[in-house]
Amino acid sequence: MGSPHAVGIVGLGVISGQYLDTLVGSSAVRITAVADLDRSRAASVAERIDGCRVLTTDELVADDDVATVLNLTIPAAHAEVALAAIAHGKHVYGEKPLAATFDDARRMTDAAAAAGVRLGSAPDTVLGTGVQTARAAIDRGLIGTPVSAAATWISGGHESWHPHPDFYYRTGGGPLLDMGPYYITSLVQLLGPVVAVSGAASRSRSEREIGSGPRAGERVAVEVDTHLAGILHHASGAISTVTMSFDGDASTAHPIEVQGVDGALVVPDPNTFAGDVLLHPRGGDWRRLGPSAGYVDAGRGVGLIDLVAGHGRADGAMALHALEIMTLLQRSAESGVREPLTTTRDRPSLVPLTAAGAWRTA
Ligand SMILES: NC(=O)C1=CN([C@@H]2O[C@H](COP(=O)(O)OP(=O)(O)OC[C@H]3O[C@@H](n4cnc5c(N)ncnc54)[C@H](OP(=O)(O)O)[C@@H]3O)[C@@H](O)[C@H]2O)C=CC1
Ligand SMILES: O=C1CO[C@H](CO)[C@@H](O)[C@@H]1O
Repeated sequence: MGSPHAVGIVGLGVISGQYLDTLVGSSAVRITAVADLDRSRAASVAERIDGCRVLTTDELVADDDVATVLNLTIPAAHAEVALAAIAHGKHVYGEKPLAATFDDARRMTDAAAAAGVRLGSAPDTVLGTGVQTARAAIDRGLIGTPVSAAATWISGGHESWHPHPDFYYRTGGGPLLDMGPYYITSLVQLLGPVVAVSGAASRSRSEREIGSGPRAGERVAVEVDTHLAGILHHASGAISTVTMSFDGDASTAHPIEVQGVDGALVVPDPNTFAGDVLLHPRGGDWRRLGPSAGYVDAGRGVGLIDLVAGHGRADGAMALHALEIMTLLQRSAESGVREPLTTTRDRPSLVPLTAAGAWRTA
């Protein structure tokens, strides 16, 4: 085991707590600095972590004791923060989507390649035992050749619980760019890269009302489509259908179902790391598959540990491919035309079943 990798975090909002839960207890990394537009937010985190300093974002991305910048800002700031870090020779791992637009994301992957630094991105939930066990089942031929998949995520919108939900209704948000990364990345993990997409989209309202927190009752303008249906053509010949919506209420649909010539598979919620994988072999009954692959008891940040360890299963190429799929679904919804992809990403290597004690000390 080498010395812990130095990580600086930019953005200490709602999701940062889950990352801190994973990373502060890991001997693979140490948090050396934090930064937020609201300095007091950064200070209250730093005081709980030994040796952690409060810096400005500009200071943090240039700091000698930061090797990787963990970018937990809102989508509109992902590219700016990442490009500044890359310009200082830092590795970057960030929240999803990779950037608010495909062009910005492309600038990030190009800059990282030119600088020779690693770029990674959420979702890393797909490296947990849920999606990885489902993938292992497909790889072992338990459903035969995969033919199709259906992915569904439907809610009434995050403004009911998030204290600052503005970004969910701006470029880089909407149900597709917000929740799509979990489902689209899973579909690429399960069925391989996508070569073309077709989409249809709608928007039910021009404003949303914040439901909780200090701004409860305030209205937020809706600048993006809030219901999206799409078709993904995989290079393998398999076809996936996706529904991502802030315009529903509740759903009993499985998060992801995969149909093959010899059976069917239910994949658990890809916004979580674990969950039941169900197999229906042709002519048999539904049965639960025990975990056979993936990081056990993982939490947000395991993708950063995987990147630092040199695997890079949640890398910039995967996130760029997922973002292009989503961007072109939206473009197809506007044009009515099937859109071919320009990017691809082979399936990363399967994560072997790895106990928490092992990946936390990688
Ligand atoms: N909330 C959730 O449950 C989840 C969120 N995510 C993703 O995580 C990311 C962050 O979401 P969330 O934590 O909810 O958002 P929040 O708005 O709660 O937090 C974002 C934080 O980043 C700060 N920030 C914004 N721009 C900069 C900048 N340029 N430099 C430094 N700090 C900056 C914000 O400061 P200020 O508020 O002062 O502007 C805020 O403190 C998003 O990409 C989201 O998609 C992923 C999984 C779950
Ligand atoms: O990425 C995300 C995962 O789940 C959350 C809701 O449960 C979202 O708010 C979020 O942006």
